[in-house]
Amino acid sequence: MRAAWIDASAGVAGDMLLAALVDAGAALNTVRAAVEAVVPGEVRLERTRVTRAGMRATRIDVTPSAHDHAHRTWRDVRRLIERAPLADPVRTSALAAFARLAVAEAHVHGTTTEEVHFHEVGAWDSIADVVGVCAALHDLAVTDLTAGPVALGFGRVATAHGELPVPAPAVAELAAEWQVFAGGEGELATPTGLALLTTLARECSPLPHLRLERTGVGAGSRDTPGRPNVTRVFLGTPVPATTVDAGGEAVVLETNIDDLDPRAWPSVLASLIEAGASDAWLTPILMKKGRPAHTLSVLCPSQGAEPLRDAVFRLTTTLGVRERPVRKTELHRGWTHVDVLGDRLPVKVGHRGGRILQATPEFAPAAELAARLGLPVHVVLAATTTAAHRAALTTGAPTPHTLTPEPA
Ligand SMILES: O=C([S-])c1cc(C(=O)S)c[n+]([C@@H]2O[C@H](COP(=O)(O)O)[C@@H](O)[C@H]2O)c1
Ligand code: NI
Repeated sequence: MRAAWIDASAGVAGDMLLAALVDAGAALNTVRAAVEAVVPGEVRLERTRVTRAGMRATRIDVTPSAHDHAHRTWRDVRRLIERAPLADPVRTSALAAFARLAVAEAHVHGTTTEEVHFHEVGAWDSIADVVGVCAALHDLAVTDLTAGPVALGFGRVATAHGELPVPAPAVAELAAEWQVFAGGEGELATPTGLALLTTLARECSPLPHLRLERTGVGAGSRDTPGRPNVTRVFLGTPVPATTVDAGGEAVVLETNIDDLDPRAWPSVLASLIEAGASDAWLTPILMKKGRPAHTLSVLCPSQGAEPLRDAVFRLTTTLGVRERPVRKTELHRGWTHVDVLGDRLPVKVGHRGGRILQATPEFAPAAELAARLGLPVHVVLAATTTAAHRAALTTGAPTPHTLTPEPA
């Protein structure tokens, strides 16, 4: 499996993305053949090496053989792509990107998708950009594409519709649900670039965990001093999730309480765990006026905090809850069984980067075995832990791959 991530933090256009993919290793002749299959004899694709604000980049110039002022409908473009001898994934992606462009343009111009007339975005060069990008991704065998937030620019731009505000209306439409920011003056993202990115990328995310193979830098037409006008592509092999730390954004809810019947606390803590807290605990404190009291702390995932805020108010006498964000790093967990003292006991195992670091016997079965053998429970727990660690050190068992995953 090969993954690619698009850095559109300086903007994106169809030709910039195509150039970045070619710079990352996509074969230009393969891209040319795909474009030629859709619009035979209509465009030439040339590669040049350029600099943008002092940075090396690849530029792909798409030159129509005749001056192209055609107003094509989505139906025209769809027919061209459908009839072309393209690899199936290339055709499917190109149709999907153009369909998204058609829906956005139709919405902006107040017409139907079938009737919408493309001006610049239906010209040969946009068709070449769309088909070329899909062919380049296919050539690079990219199976998982993601992209970061996109710079859209600000100001005004001259188009076939006249002077438009930036982001242009079609860009604004295509950017829905994506993370965007201005990033600089001028049109930094074009409709074709954004249609490709938002159709083909699975999600907007930071650079994923990759074993990086190559990067590609694709130049835009303008060279703006002080701001490299480029789209970049990072290409690599995804690093399996089990070698990346688990965890994530969490919050700790806290409140100081001096007036709850102390006999209620065990059930409060149990109810908070039941309501979804990762942990809940009490710290004895001395409060104002010398009152003995407790701080109640509740650790929970950021997304699941609301039911727990509610539970704290419902289950205790507090009038307020404070909270702070925390970042959790967790070991990956799984289960294994070890042979100990003539029985087979379950052990919870924590691993990181392919190494087993913790082995914790499940208490209840260990206590049961201790009772059966007439041994103190701590002796059975120690024997089980030792057996688990010994097994982890012995080649082959248990490894993170032989564990039973923890239920989600
Ligand atoms: O062609 C059309 S219909 C068109 C619509 C819009 C709207 O925002 S609506 C904007 N534009 C401008 O044309 C060029 C095309 O760039 P591509 O890279 O997408 O080919 C760009 O300046 C758009 O803002 C065209
Ligand atoms: Ni338009």
